[in-house]
Amino acid sequence: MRKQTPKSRKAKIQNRLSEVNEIELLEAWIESGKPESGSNPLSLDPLPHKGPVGRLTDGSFSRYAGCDRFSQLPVSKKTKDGLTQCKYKTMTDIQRASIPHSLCGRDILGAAKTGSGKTLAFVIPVLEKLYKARWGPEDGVGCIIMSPTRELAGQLFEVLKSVGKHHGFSAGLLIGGRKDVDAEKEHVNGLNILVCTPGRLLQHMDETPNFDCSQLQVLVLDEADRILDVGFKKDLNAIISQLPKHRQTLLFSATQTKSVQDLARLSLKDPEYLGVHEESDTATPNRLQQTAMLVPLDKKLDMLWSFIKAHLNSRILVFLSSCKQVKFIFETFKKLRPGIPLKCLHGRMKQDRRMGIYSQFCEQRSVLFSTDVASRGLDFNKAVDWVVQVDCPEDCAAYIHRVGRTARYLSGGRSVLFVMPSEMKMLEKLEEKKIPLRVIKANEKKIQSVSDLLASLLVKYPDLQHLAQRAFVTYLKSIYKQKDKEIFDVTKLPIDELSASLGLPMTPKIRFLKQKLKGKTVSEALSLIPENTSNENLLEFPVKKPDTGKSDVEEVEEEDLVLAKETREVGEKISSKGDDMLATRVTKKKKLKINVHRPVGTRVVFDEEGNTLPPLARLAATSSADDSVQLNKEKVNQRYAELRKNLKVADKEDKDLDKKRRKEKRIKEKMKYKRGREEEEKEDEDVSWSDAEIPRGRVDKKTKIYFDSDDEDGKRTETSKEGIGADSISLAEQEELALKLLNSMHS
Ligand SMILES: Nc1ncnc2c1ncn2[C@@H]1O[C@H](COP(=O)(O)OP(=O)(O)OP(=O)(O)O)[C@@H](O)[C@H]1O
Repeated sequence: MRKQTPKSRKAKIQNRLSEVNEIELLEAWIESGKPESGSNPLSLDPLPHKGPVGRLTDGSFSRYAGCDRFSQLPVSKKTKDGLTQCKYKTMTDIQRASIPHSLCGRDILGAAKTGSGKTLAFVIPVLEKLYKARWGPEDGVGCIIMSPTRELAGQLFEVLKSVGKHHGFSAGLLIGGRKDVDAEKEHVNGLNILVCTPGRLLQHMDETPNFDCSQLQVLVLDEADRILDVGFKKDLNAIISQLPKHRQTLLFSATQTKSVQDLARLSLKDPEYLGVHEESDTATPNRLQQTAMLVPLDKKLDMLWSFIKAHLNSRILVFLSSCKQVKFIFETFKKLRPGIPLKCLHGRMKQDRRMGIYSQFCEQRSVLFSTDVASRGLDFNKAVDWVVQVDCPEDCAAYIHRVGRTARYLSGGRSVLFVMPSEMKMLEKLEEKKIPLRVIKANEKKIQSVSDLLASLLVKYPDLQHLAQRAFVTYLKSIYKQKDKEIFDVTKLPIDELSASLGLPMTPKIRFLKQKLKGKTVSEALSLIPENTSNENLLEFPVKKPDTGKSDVEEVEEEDLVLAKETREVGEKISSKGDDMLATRVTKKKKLKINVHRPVGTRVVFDEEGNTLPPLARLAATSSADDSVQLNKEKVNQRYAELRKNLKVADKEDKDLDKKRRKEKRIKEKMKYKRGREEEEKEDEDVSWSDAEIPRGRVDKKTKIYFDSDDEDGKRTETSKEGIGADSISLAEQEELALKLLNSMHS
């Protein structure tokens, strides 16, 4: 928001009524037409668009409750100018319903579908409240707008800046992950409006000298149910305890809380509950086409890959349940070059990068792999074509917010949810919440398999193998941590198949469980995890994780340490129970019994208990104790044999294709030569036998699957060279890999 000098032209033009006069008029107008408490202005007819507005000739005022134009509202000229410049004319339902009440100073609990304009429903009353109070720089913090995530706070700040650009208030964005906290501390006391995440606000409350919110006029919680959730409970309680009780409070969300406890925490006074879409047949936007597809766990990546290949001209938002999965899928798919730019977003990224990714995704067609950090509130320029939920959301509210990233305001959108057989209950729950889902079955024949390519990548890039293992573990952890046990049952998951689908040669040991995840033992093992063991990867929200200033790699390493520590603790707990399903390596300190009288030069071998053993006895002991190692070796051999077989088949296919291509090229060149230059050019335009297209033909055939692809939309134009599935692993590289594998087996 910019400050105006008294001499500015705009100030002169608008100054027919002085500010004081305008405020008096607005107050009288608002008072004269106050909607009944408990009424919904939406039930009133809109006013005629060309009728008189404001004070009428007889001294009365025009009606504003029920009107559907911003111009008909009793709001300041500065706000109206801001709205007009942003091209906002007609109000959405939630704006029509709530703004008349909030202008009267009432507390609001607003609920409306995603993308229905809730932001303006609180930005306008905030500006008006401070304007009418003639708030100035010396008055300090007059309004706090809180958001659960940094990106959303950034977006709200932009809306506030653009609609409030003619007002003279100072506003600041206070979010975690920004290094300039000291500079922020110097200025924060001079700000009138704070747009913030709870963690950063609390940090200022704790650390900034003289930070004062005692004059606060309005408190807004966007995504209120999320901020009132347990994750933010402590922070929010601490914040509320420092705010004056006498204030206006506005709560908005697509999935609003009605919990009396929550409302009591915020000391709301006779709030107006405005749930504008409660009578609607659906809880999601009408222009959103939603499908659910039954996908077994081990087929999820194949399905995702096939989906992306079939929608190369779309903007696709993909939700996964942990940062590690996001990283793994992003890194591997990037190497496989699907033919569309890929991006990733998660809570462990540096803030600048997060903001950069967010803006880039708004600008160009691409696939964004994300955790739930992007699930709420973000508008992405209203241009997301598809929301793909690869991992099931934790509940119906999470589902509603995720799919709500598409089909915003008047635009359409599509979404697909991958449901595993063990998660079928989710579909019933979604139906109960009035979410219209068309369940379709995947045509397995048409799915392009990606797990073998992943396996090859993992051999080529050992770092990816580590990432795959981490993705595997954090996925299982995320399922275990879910509250709804009717839907999420880690014991029902095909663990070995999951591991293979990530390209891992063998199922990793779940170290934090200290047990192989099989059958019932999983839940037994899980029940031994201390209750307060936090799931690092599920805590996506920035306020919980102050920026460490370290690189992602460093953070991965740190996490490993945490995991190792957890492992040790759990291991100790299990071993203290004497459970026979004990995991492998619980390190015990052994006392070595040393024979100081032994002849010099003889090798001494100790058994498990520290007793000395003759050399041959050692051999006997290892061979019997190493059965499990043997088993694992067999598994590895089996897996590698499979890989070799697949590589051979792919190799043969590539050779045949290459042969065919060369032959065709030779023929074509001959013909070109004969026809002369002109015809040759023409022919080039018609049939381009570029290197890029030959494998594409092969891949494209496979990509035409059951989805409504971009082809059907008539949008897709061409497939770039990047669009070749296995391009990044060339024939020579595959041969080299096969050799490497064979060598490593024999060594
Ligand atoms: N009155 C209006 N006229 C035109 N466009 C509007 C209007 N109100 C809001 N919009 C646009 O609609 C889109 C969605 O608005 P907004 O982000 O406020 O939705 P929301 O209800 O807060 O969604 P979510 O529940 O996902 O947070 C934005 O692009 C916004 O600019």
